[in-house]
Amino acid sequence: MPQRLNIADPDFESRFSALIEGKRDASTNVSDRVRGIIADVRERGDAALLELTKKFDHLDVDSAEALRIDAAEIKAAWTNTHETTKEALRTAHDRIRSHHERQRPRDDRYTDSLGVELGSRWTPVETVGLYVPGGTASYPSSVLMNAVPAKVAGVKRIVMVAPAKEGVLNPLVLAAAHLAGIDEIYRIGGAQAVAALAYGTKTIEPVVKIVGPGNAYVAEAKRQVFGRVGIDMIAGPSEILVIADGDNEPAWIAADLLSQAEHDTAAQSILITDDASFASRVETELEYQLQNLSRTAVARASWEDNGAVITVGSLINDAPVLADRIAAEHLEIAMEEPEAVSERISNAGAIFLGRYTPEVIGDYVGGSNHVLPTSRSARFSSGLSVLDFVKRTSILKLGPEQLRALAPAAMELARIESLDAHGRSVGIRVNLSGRESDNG
Ligand SMILES: NC(=O)c1ccc[n+]([C@@H]2O[C@H](COP(=O)([O-])OP(=O)(O)OC[C@H]3O[C@@H](n4cnc5c(N)ncnc54)[C@H](O)[C@@H]3O)[C@@H](O)[C@H]2O)c1
Ligand SMILES: N[C@H](CO)Cc1c[nH]c[nH+]1
Ligand SMILES: [Zn+2]
Repeated sequence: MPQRLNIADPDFESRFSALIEGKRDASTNVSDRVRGIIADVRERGDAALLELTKKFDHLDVDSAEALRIDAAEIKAAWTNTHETTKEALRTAHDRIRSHHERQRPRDDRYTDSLGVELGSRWTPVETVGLYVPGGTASYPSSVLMNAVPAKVAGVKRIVMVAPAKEGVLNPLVLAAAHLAGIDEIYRIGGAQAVAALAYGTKTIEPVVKIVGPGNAYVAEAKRQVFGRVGIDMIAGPSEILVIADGDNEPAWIAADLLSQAEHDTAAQSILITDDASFASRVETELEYQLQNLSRTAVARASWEDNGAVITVGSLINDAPVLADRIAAEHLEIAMEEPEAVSERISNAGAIFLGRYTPEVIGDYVGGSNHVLPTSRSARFSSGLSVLDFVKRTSILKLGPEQLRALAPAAMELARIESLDAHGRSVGIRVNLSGRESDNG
């Protein structure tokens, strides 16, 4: 059974802390396993990649070149897609693109009161690896969520990886890639795919940044290669927090909780409500709906092991405090006036307002990105956006006058840091010796 917590209970704090803290961090077991996989790919390259792909995805090919999907297969996947599905993919693609186009940052250049020119210039990351999950389900929508902002940002080389579970890659993943204009695709997944993207192998050129969601192994692998390459964020097993009053339809809220539970046994769904009898009706409804899912076992394990129902005295006062501590990937506020609660919350990957904005719309066609921070990382990071695919270079330009004006302060700072060449680099241009800026 999911946990039932009541904010008024004396043991609430300890149970709530246990629910949110640590429990969902990568276990030592996962970290060690991932470390071993990364070291293996680093050391043995393609040979390790082939072995690990056979072991974890049961795809047995005899050369690493065969892991790359050829252009004809990608095109055929799109051609063979049913028109209704094509239309849905196009709707999602176009809405994601128009939303992300608004995120493109602009170069900035100005001259300050001293006459110094300052600016910022944005350039795309040269090469990125997009991780598209596919271990237990396949995610054509995640192809679009990853690829569209990369394209909008102008990234030159975009490499996509997706595991081919039991050796088969869902053609709709390829169809979505075709729609988004991605042509370098490898059927590899897990920590071994992340390692191959970060360190490169004979067959796969390394990238400089890796983005995209995945299970605990993928999230941990991204964390471990960070520094060698950039990463977007920790986007691991899905999470949903629903804040709902008793005026909601229990079946709607139950479906919302299950929508994320069905992703992964490690997913987490939490309900906060001020109405205990509503909470019971949601639980009953959820039990009923659980029986009719194609992924019942996954959703049940997630709900029973990680799910929670929390009753509070006041939604407006108590829920925001708890929500900020949970820092959920997705936060749904199913209330008549959701903004009043929303404006009190700052830690959430994405917020869905009102009774008619199920989180699932954000997964597919809302236009915002569904690659979002999990495991409480919404306290310090944001969902995938065009900004993940660009970097900012600052620009400075001074003439002799400006350098003369700023030299004494610069040279003084060089002096207090005992960095003589720094001081000389400025002073030599304006005929000031380090001594002249010396107080003593
Ligand atoms: N946060 C987000 O934005 C977001 C978006 C979409 C999906 N998701 C999440 O992505 C995840 C998808 O998970 P998935 O498993 O279906 O696909 P996945 O592609 O993330 O993982 C599959 C890979 O995991 C590796 N793996 C599995 N068991 C292993 C083991 N015991 N040891 C070492 N490696 C192992 C294998 O290499 C396999 O290829 C789910 O957790 C889902 O909730 C998150
Ligand atoms: N809810 C997932 C992010 O946690 C994204 C997704 C893809 N397909 C369905 N849902
Ligand atoms: Zn989802």
